[in-house]
Amino acid sequence: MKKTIKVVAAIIENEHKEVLCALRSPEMSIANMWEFPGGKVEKGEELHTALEREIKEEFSCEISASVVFHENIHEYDSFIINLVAMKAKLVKGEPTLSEHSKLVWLKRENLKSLVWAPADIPAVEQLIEEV
Ligand SMILES: Nc1nc2c([nH]c(=O)n2[C@H]2C[C@H](O)[C@@H](COP(=O)(O)OP(=O)(O)OP(=O)(O)O)O2)c(=O)[nH]1
Repeated sequence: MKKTIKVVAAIIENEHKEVLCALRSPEMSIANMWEFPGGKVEKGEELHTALEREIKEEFSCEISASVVFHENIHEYDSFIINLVAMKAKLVKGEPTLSEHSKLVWLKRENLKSLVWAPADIPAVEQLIEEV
């Protein structure tokens, strides 16, 4: 039976109404695809705590997570992901690359120009439709 993992991802918008997108590196799982920064939720961990922790670990900045924006269950070949996308605000520092290949801030209307991790596509579509 496939394992289900719970992943929380941040939709961080800047003052120009651009959203932060991260490119997974060739060494990572779901390689060379774009995602919202985040990571796996640990057992018993609150969603916002997990998200703030992951962003600090991977991008060396501090965010404050707010509401759940979208939740999706997607089946990959080797696992099932329960992806929870939350709105978040940058509160300290600037996102810095470590494991990922690239970071870009994009206007919503340009989000579709990236090759997204398949689990993220419904959240991307909802974000584009959001007024
Ligand atoms: N952080 C994040 N992960 C996502 C998104 N969409 C998506 O399919 N994923 C997948 C990629 C990874 O397999 C998993 C997140 O785990 P992780 O960020 O801790 O990644 P990881 O490379 O450390 O995981 P692993 O290869 O060690 O298993 O969820 C997303 O928008 N954000």
